[in-house]
Amino acid sequence: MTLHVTKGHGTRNDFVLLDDADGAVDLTPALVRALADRRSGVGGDGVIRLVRSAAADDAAAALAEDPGAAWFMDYRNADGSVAEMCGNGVRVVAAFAERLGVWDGSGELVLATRAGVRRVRRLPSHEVPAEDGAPWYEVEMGAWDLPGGPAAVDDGGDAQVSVAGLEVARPALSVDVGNPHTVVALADLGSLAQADLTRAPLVAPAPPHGTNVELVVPLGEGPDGAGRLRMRVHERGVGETESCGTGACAAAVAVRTWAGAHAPETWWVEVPGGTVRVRVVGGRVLLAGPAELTFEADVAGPVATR
Ligand SMILES: N[C@H](CCC[C@H](N)C(=O)O)C(=O)O
Repeated sequence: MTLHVTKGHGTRNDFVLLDDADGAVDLTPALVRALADRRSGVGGDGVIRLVRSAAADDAAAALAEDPGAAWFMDYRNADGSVAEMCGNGVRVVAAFAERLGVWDGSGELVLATRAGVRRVRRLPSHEVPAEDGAPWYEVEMGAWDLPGGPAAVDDGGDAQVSVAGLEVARPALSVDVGNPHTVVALADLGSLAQADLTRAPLVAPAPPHGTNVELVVPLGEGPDGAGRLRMRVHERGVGETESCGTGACAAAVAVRTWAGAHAPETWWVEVPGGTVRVRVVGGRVLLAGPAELTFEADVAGPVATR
């Protein structure tokens, strides 16, 4: 089989992208793992297939929400598992859609995902905060929720997280932003650096569908009045990644919840792969950040052994 693959990343959360307009590629978990493998494959934190929604069974709910969601983002984690949503991935898909000519970069790209419809706009250059030249996109990431409810807010959390190499004193807060997250605050940047994320943190009670774990250190408010925080993440189905868009949203929601009613609406979230901007507007969250396409190639594989 020959596939035309494109590599792209958002703050170094990287993906193997497949242009599969008519839904012809049978993207099995085994093929995802083979493509995502950083030694024997192309390499990526995830694999994303861009399909016409009309050719994607899992797009039905989003299409019912907005018939204009003509394209479906089929996101898969590197281990082959399916996830509902990928915040960095949506931005990279927007850049991919521009390259493919399915979107001209103006107005909004309305994408169907397993978590519903996501709307993306390209930021005009004067709004792009970074100087590295990569285009920035803002995604309307939809509603956020605290599955632990008001009790979790009162108690500061609804879960306990244990991380190798670290004493975690505080409770963790479960946050849903279309996919599940567990956010825990650490005492300082030294602890953040010390955490061993080569193994999945243990979360109790165990979330029924797994979870993405964010370790965060709030850094106060900057001169622009926005909040700042730094985080590392262990992603469900992947492991530690250099960035997680939905994780940045969950982290901002959690830190804002802990900080109380007067906390900023806007948060700069520093991740190992760069910085993204999260805006928590009432019960909804928006994510802005860069997206870059780096390579593309036709790959034939798996190669038959002689
Ligand atoms: N591992 C996540 C999906 C990818 C999320 C992350 N790459 C992002 O940018 O949001 C999960 O299983 O829910």
